[in-house]
Amino acid sequence: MDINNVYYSVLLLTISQIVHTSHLREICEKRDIFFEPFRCQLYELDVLDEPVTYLLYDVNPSEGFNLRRDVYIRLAVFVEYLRRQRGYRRARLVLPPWSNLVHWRSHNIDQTHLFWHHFFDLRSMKRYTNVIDMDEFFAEYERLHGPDAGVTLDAVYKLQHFDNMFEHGVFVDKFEKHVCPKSHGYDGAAPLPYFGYGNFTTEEFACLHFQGSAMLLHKLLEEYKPARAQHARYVLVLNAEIVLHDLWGNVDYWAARRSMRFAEELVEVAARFRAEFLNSSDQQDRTVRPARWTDERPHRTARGGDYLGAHIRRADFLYGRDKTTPTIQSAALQIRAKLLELGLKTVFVASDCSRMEFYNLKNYLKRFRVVRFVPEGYEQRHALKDGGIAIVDQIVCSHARYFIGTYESTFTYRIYEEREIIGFPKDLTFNTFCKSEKEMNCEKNTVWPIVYD
Ligand SMILES: C[C@@H]1O[C@H](OP(=O)(O)OP(=O)(O)OC[C@H]2O[C@@H](n3cnc4c(=O)[nH]c(N)nc43)[C@H](O)[C@@H]2O)[C@@H](O)[C@H](O)[C@@H]1O
Repeated sequence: MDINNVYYSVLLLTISQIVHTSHLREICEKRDIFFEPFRCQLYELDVLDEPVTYLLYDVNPSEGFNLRRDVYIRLAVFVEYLRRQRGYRRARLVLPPWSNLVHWRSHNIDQTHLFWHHFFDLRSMKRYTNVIDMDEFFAEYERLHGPDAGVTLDAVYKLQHFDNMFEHGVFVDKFEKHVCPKSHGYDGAAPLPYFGYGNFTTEEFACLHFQGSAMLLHKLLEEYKPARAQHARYVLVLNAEIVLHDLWGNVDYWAARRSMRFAEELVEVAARFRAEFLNSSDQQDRTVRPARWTDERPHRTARGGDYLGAHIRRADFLYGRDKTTPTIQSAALQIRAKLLELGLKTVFVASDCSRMEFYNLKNYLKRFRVVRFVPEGYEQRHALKDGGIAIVDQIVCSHARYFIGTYESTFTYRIYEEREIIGFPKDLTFNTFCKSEKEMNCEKNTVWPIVYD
């Protein structure tokens, strides 16, 4: 055998071992070891050889903002896992814009195609994994394919539950293609009706029965991998709410969740409101957070402002969940009892209630201050949008001394989580309104405490 061939084989073998050390990515990102330059350069070259996988997704249109945030976490944790797998180390998650959600009722303002950076601190989210807003995606697509090119996806997978999720009494992770029902089909003639842009088309549109966690998407991507090598692969998963968490409430969940900090402008609006109407500030309330979520450490020393925070979910909950949703009078009596017990005089109310319901609530709580966030005028409402107003409500509830929320509302769950991150004692957070003030032992929301590495 030619000595050069032996030399090259040994070199390649050595390189591949160096490059595939399991924690090399972390090492190279931190750049904190002395042999880093050589190994990391090889690693980067090896990664650059892989295609960029753009994972786009969307959620059933009827789902609300906070359920969508939960779906995001499932996919962010998945993409972070995927980026450690060979062939996917350049995977990126593309965030679906927010457009006219069913719960957004301000029809006199434009609420279409709102990017995530309108509501969230994207820089903070990117410290968890590689996520990009849709405008960034368009810019990248244009860079790769030239201007004016419509977006051609490689595949769209529309997910649907299996009819029988428990075959022989067991739930196993699986997926299978099936013929798309007429209402779901896509004949390829017109642009795809997703995201409302009119410039998306696809090479393939498949309907899939799917059950299992986000990790099953890795198998799906592998099984339907294109035969020919590509520089970039574009995959859209529809009805991504069907994909389950791998492990809900574990360290990965909380890391992704902590990275989802709100946009600075919204935090400022909430801070001004707290200062002006609730005499509340982070220093005083012991709710100061490190500038980066990655520097957060476990503690339960937050005190919160001198007010009680209440999330009272109304609207569709009055119909769909009438057995667990209290009347306004009963909610008021439960708030009153707690205010007296805690010696507080003020309640901040976050709610999707009508003006009349709020008026009634105030009347039932005459001896107390009942405060609610209302934008200063049309301009501020226009800038914040309904989603921003809801976030200000959540931030203010997250800084209250004590919080009570609505049974089985993801809006409430996200406030619980925010308070866990801020560091409140659990008993000041995980509280739920009962259907009636006379019920002491009604069913409560589950307690999912924060966990750190
Ligand atoms: C019954 C189910 O309920 C699920 O809702 P649930 O988990 O409470 O929570 P979300 O998924 O956030 O949907 C409820 C939406 O209603 C508005 N909303 C609710 N409470 C408040 C509040 O206190 N303040 C403000 N400003 N807005 C509020 C807001 O737009 C919010 O995103 C939905 O996701 C499902 O689609 C379905 O409707």
